Amino acid sequence: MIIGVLGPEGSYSEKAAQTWILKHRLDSVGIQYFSDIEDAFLAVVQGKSDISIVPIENSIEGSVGVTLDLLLENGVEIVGEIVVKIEHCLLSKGGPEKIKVILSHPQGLAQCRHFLKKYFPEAELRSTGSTSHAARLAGEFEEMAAIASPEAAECYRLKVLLPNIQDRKENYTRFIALRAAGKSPAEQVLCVPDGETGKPENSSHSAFKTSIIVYLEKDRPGALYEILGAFAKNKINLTRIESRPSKKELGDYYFYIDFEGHTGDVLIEETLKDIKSKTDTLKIVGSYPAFKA
Ligand SMILES: O=C(O)C(=O)C[C@]1(C(=O)O)C=C[C@@H](O)C=C1
Repeated sequence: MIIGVLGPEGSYSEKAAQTWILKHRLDSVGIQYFSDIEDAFLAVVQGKSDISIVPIENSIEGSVGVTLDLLLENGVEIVGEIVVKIEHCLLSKGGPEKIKVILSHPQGLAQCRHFLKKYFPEAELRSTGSTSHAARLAGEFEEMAAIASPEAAECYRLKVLLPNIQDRKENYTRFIALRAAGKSPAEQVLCVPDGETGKPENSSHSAFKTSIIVYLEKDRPGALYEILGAFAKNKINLTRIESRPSKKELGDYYFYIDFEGHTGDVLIEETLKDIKSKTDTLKIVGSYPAFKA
């Protein structure tokens, strides 16, 4: 089995993949690294990976827009989620006095904005494809430092000048595991929640999440309220709601909604039917076990 992630080695995406491998006790797995999130995502559509694991949201910086857009545009299914604690470090080959440029993935730079402004106001900030890409570059140039993980420091033989530099102590990124839509049920083993061997119907609602994308027919008063009302009526707990520009015109949005429960459950099916009758587009992106640490 091949798992596609954002590389190079030492990225947080790789950490998410390692967590996935451990949780599912998978063996004979190879990790394939891609240079950006889009390529890692599309690998599963193009048959270059069996599963792709990509970031979707961070507790400080919010959504990863490219992942949301690709979910809408491609035939994929979310089969799981992984939450990784993010502890950014300032890494470099030399001492702090040499630092002129600080590199990281845009998410890494954004999650450390206050730190950078306070301690390195003169440094040039440069975006890289990933935090581990930043670390690899910092290993080549003394005047460059990287914002990346302790694992990346080890990987590229860098010094940890400062640990835990993100603006909030608690910093988490949620990743999703994807496969190409319509894969065989033989692979359903990837969808069984931790510690459970039964079918989804036997599990409690909160053990599973379902992700959908909706597009409202037209902008009218109460349209979103009606969708949310369908969940409220059936006492279904929403875990996330996010809007994303439709890119058709300003002020026009897709809504990304995650809620507790699994498709196939009578109440969930009823709710989805109700929502379908009220929307122009309803895309079910997956029902999968909620992450448990
Ligand atoms: O750059 C990495 O190491 C990644 O895996 C990407 C990514 C992201 O895009 O959110 C993952 C976790 C951190 O939030 C920072 C960057």
